[in-house]
Amino acid sequence: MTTLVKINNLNYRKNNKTILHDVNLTLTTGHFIGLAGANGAGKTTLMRLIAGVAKNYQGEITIAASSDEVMKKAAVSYSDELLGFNNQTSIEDIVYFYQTVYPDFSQTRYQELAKFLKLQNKDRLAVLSKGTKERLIIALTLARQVSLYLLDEPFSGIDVMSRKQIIQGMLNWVSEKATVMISSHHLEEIANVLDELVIIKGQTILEHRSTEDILEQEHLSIENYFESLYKGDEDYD
Ligand SMILES: Nc1ncnc2c1ncn2[C@@H]1O[C@H](COP(=O)(O)OP(=O)(O)OP(=O)(O)O)[C@@H](O)[C@H]1O
Repeated sequence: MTTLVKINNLNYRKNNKTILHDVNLTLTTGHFIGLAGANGAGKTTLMRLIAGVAKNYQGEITIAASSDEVMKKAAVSYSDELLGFNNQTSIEDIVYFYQTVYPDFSQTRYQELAKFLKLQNKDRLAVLSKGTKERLIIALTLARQVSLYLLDEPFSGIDVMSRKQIIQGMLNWVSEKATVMISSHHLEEIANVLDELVIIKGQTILEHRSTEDILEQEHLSIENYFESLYKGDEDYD
């Protein structure tokens, strides 16, 4: 196991508000990691910071021992919301853009993913349902060949049956050496593929633990363990 992400004493403020405080986290290669927390806990912010999209933080974030922003972007594939594209842009145009911008984008892997996720090349963003747009984002994110994949709430609009298939499929699509971090409000659905769980609460990392350890030591499902840590909190329903 090699260290892939190292975060030391990270503090992040936005508009005079502390979003993340004194975050320390080490992630190693070859793991599936769940990122959990209540609404507004800071999951998206943490992913944006690791991906190099959010800037102006205090502390240190290194990916594969590098803190260089260009190197970080080359090592991390982050599920982008596709906000920069006009509604009339077709899927094939977006794929072409990804191919041009990311030298690690695999056209072969994208075609496999697109087939599995039932994406139609000619469809324009305007006609895509929420679930189909999420499928496209998953395909684009996983078609890159990188060390770290960050998937932020990738399945919220996808029906339960398809979610299960996609979650299992992910194990085949990414290299064994890569690490995948997924944030989700449906922990029970991803629990069986997770090696580790990271929980954000109180603007920092409350827990970072292996799922095996949770199951053996706590005798609780991953979902119930997460809920037990938030029990009694007004900010979690
Ligand atoms: N531009 C901003 N200015 C000020 N506060 C912000 C800004 N963007 C996000 N926040 C705040 O940062 C906190 C963390 O937000 P973030 O989106 O990272 O949470 P999250 O855990 O991903 O939430 P959710 O589960 O609802 O997606 C929230 O309290 C949010 O209101």
